[in-house]
Amino acid sequence: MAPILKPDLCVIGGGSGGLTTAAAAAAFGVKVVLVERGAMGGDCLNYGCVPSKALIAAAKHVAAIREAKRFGISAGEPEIDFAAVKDHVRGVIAAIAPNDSVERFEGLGVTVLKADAVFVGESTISASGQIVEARRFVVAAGSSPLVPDIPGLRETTHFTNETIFDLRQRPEHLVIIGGGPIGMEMAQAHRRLGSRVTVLEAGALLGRDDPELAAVVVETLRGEGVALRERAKVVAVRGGDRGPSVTIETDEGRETIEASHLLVAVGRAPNVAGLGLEAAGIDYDARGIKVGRDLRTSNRRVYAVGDIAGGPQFTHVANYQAGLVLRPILFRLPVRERRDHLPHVTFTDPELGQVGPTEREAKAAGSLRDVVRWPYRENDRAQAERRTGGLVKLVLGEGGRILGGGVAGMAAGEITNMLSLAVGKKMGVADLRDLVSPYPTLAEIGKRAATVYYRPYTEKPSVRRLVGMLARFG
Ligand SMILES: Cc1cc2nc3c(=O)[nH]c(=O)nc-3n(C[C@H](O)[C@H](O)[C@H](O)COP(=O)(O)OP(=O)(O)OC[C@H]3O[C@@H](n4cnc5c(N)ncnc54)[C@H](O)[C@@H]3O)c2cc1C
Ligand SMILES: NC(=O)c1ccc[n+]([C@@H]2O[C@H](COP(=O)([O-])OP(=O)(O)OC[C@H]3O[C@@H](n4cnc5c(N)ncnc54)[C@H](O)[C@@H]3O)[C@@H](O)[C@H]2O)c1
Repeated sequence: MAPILKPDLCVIGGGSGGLTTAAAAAAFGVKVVLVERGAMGGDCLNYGCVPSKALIAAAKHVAAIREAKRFGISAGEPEIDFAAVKDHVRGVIAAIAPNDSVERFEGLGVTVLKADAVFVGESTISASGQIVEARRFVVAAGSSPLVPDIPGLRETTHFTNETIFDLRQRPEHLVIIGGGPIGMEMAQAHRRLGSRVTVLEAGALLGRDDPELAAVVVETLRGEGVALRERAKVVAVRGGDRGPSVTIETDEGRETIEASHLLVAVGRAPNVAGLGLEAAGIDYDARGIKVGRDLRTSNRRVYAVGDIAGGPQFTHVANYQAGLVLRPILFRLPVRERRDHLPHVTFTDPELGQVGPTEREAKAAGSLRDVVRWPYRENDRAQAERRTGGLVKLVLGEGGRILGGGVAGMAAGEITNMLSLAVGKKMGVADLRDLVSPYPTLAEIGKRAATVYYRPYTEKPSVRRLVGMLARFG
């Protein structure tokens, strides 16, 4: 029997949240044990952000070739080798994997156990038989694709984000259940790569986002030939020789859609099962491990970060939370998580970015005072790139404070960075107006939206009178 390991910190899960926690703690000389049962890098590297963005990048090249004519360049219809596209996706994962590898983490001084962690006591886990007693724990065990209780679904061959990237033959007709970020990103990428694609969404497509901004993406996908069905309730799924068939109910009645492949993308379930949380006195529910604003669980020695902690499920949120829990763990400093400044971006083309509350959310909270917009078509760079669809929206509170902002359009994710800074630092609309933005850049649209706020001021008769009067003095 191996001797008991007694580190200062034990991290469960080697994905975005766990790796950030372990690397940063080890950098301060803390003894860390990291337990990972699957592939190092977790969902983001292996089945999430990285493969999806690599596939999207390939699909963008197809679109660029098709659009080249508008720039006076003729390239013909692109030839797509679907298996080679998947090799490219694997290649991107392989290029990033060393950063998340066991070797790198051991080099940082972390003890990595490739094992299944189970709590067997309040401050003890068993990692496939190896006992680890730690002063503090961070649970970063992530989430898994949710497979809803639709009659016939479990018995029918279907894909999730954990398997779709391994598919080497182009699907003839990909039917996707779920029109959230996974569904919409995958829909556009597969359509551009030559598949027929149908998205079945129970509610509204990209329903967590501002509807005015989401519409920019939805209309683009529709224009590219993705069949989009909103308010479509999937009532049955059946397997067949030629592929699955999906029966839906809409306002127009019942309809059965024949697919060659089926992708399920209806959200995530936290990986709480099998962690032995009861043995450690850690409370959880269907959303995940329950944490306070200090990310501490009902067991004061244990913190939870990332997808398993029940909050927004993004890599940058897992990283942010990892940074927060290190303060009490390493320095015994109090922390309080903020969520009002957390951004998210859906990497369709055009992209859709949001930080802080949407217009609807700010209105419901009673904090909305104004909304200002600026369209891409008024931006010179967007004109040069011939990418004039989309807009930026600033959600303003009392005194012009920037509560939130959203962007739909080319490079919206990059522009969202600027809005993130403004919201995070509680800036006012004057801060954006006064920004000197290099010309011609797309990010200028943020500044231009801010100037819209001051337009009524320039039109005020009293201000105009004053300017006119001062002009007389030479
Ligand atoms: C298709 C897709 C695309 C996405 N795109 C983006 C994006 O563009 N941007 C973005 O910000 N987010 C994106 N996300 C979300 C992002 O991947 C997750 O929010 C992020 O990976 C969460 O990190 P985590 O550390 O909480 O969990 P994970 O990265 O999933 O890591 C959890 C790890 O814990 C391990 N584990 C679980 N239980 C145990 C146990 N008992 N013992 C040992 N190990 C265990 C798992 O094997 C896993 O490796 C995407 C997700 C998907 C599915
Ligand atoms: N670019 C990014 O940052 C990115 C990309 C992909 C995924 N993610 C993360 O992964 C998480 C999971 O993504 P997701 O798209 O699976 O989940 P989601 O919860 O964001 O969206 C799922 C969609 O499926 C719909 N739905 C649920 N049940 C349904 C049913 N039975 N039939 C039809 N539609 C149904 C919902 O109404 C919702 O619109 C996201 O919340 C996000 O945090 C992020």
